[in-house]
Amino acid sequence: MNIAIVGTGYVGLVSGTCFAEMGIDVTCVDIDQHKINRLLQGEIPIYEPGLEDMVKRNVKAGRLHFTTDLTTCLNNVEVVFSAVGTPPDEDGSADLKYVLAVAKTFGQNIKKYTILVTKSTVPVGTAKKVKATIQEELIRRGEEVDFDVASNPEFLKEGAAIKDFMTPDRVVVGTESERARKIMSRLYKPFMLSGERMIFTDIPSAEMIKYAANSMLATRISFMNDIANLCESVGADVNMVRKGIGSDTRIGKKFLYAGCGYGGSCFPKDVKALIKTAEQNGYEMKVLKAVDEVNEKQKQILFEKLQKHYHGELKGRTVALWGLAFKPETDDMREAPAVVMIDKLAAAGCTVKVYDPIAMDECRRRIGDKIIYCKDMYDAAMDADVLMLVTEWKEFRVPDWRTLRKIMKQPLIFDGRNIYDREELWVNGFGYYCIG
Ligand SMILES: NC(=O)C1=CN([C@@H]2O[C@H](COP(=O)(O)OP(=O)(O)OC[C@H]3O[C@@H](n4cnc5c(N)ncnc54)[C@H](O)[C@@H]3O)[C@@H](O)[C@H]2O)C=CC1
Ligand SMILES: O=C(O)[C@H]1O[C@H](OP(=O)(O)OP(=O)(O)OC[C@H]2O[C@@H](n3ccc(=O)[nH]c3=O)[C@H](O)[C@@H]2O)[C@H](O)[C@@H](O)[C@@H]1O
Repeated sequence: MNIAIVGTGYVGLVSGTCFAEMGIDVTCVDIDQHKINRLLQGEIPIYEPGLEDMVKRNVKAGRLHFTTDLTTCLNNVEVVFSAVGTPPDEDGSADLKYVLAVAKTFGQNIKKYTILVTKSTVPVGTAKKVKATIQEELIRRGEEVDFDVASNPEFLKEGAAIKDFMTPDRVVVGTESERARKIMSRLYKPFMLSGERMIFTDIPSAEMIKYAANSMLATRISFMNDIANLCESVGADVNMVRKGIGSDTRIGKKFLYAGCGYGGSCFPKDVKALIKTAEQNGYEMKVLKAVDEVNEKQKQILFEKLQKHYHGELKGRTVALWGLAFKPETDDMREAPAVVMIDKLAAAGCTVKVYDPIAMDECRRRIGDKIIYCKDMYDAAMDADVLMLVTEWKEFRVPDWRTLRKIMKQPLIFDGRNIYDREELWVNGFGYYCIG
């Protein structure tokens, strides 16, 4: 089976490579010539554990190809996945220009029955627009070519993307066509241990499932952050509360970790986009508005704690930040809490020293030289008044407290992900703040 994946970002490159791993012939297409050149030279433009080896293996086997030319490869494929970006527009709604551009090229060039599957996260109603765009192009060409559209939202997490794609909890496909349904079943069969994990729905429901899933997860996090902040006021410990509620099987243990806010390319944008979709349909998503508001505040919480500790006297302090990526095991800094922290600290006149195992180049690209990039975690902590843990990379979990105590100007730690043990820190002579 031959397929094309348009957009070779976190979703497109991972999906394409995983399909190739299952023996499918995959052409990955991107308009970014530089990205495609790098891929052709064997360089992986993003950091995702395990991806590089898998890409190389499948390229070598002749099953994974890279090109900027969607037009030509359309002749040879049965299915085209669109995994291009859907960044937020100024008003928070999803910008569909890339998705519709792919639909246009598809409509201008297909010669035989092909399915266009939208994998990008898109608001309800997008498939209709995609279909209309293709039909318009076919009318313009004066030709009739059979095609179908389908919605196949992606649920992978960055940092665990390959495992999530290879062994998905479920695969959701929205389609109105029996023919498309059969082809999609064949395509995903190798990923199904039992047939139950493939869920077929109508198209609007598939589009909505994606936003509802991300919004539910974001809600759990903001809820726990709210609880954590209250725990501080009433003398409760949010970690104990998390264990206490998470052991109720109706609630479950996952995604209950309080911290300095959720970031990434998806939760913030998808929550905002769903609020917007509701607004456009005359409905107010009150819960989600609060989820978003709590998160915006939560990203500032470490800064507020620091300000309180120093009674507002932050000018001239040196602050070490451990972790820049929005979560461990990725180089992605989109909407990362570290970005908010750096802006606030710099505006308050602090010197900011940073270290992240993977995201240093990405940070340089985004933030430039207003901060000091350090060669390792201890270099960042050297002469710092305070150390802030923003991303819980494994290597930060068991630091050498004695060394840290020696090299820091003051032994003070703000733990934005609650990974350290309060008593251990006190025994080692550190001042310690966490979340909740
Ligand atoms: N990053 C993630 O973990 C997840 C993202 N998603 C969704 O998947 C979509 C893609 O996300 P990412 O992979 O993170 O985006 P990304 O920004 O990493 O990659 C998008 C790629 O599409 C390319 N592109 C844009 N227009 C194009 C066109 N007309 N033809 C060919 N290529 C084009 C861009 O050059 C870029 O390389 C978004 O809708 C996102 O919400 C869904 C699940 C997980
Ligand atoms: O649509 C998407 O792009 C993806 O968004 C999230 O995946 P991702 O953003 O890669 O990462 P998560 O592991 O979900 O973490 C998101 C943010 O929430 C934070 N988080 C997560 C879990 C938790 O308990 N507490 C918490 O603060 C993380 O630190 C991170 O900043 C979803 O988990 C994926 O299912 C979805 O496909």
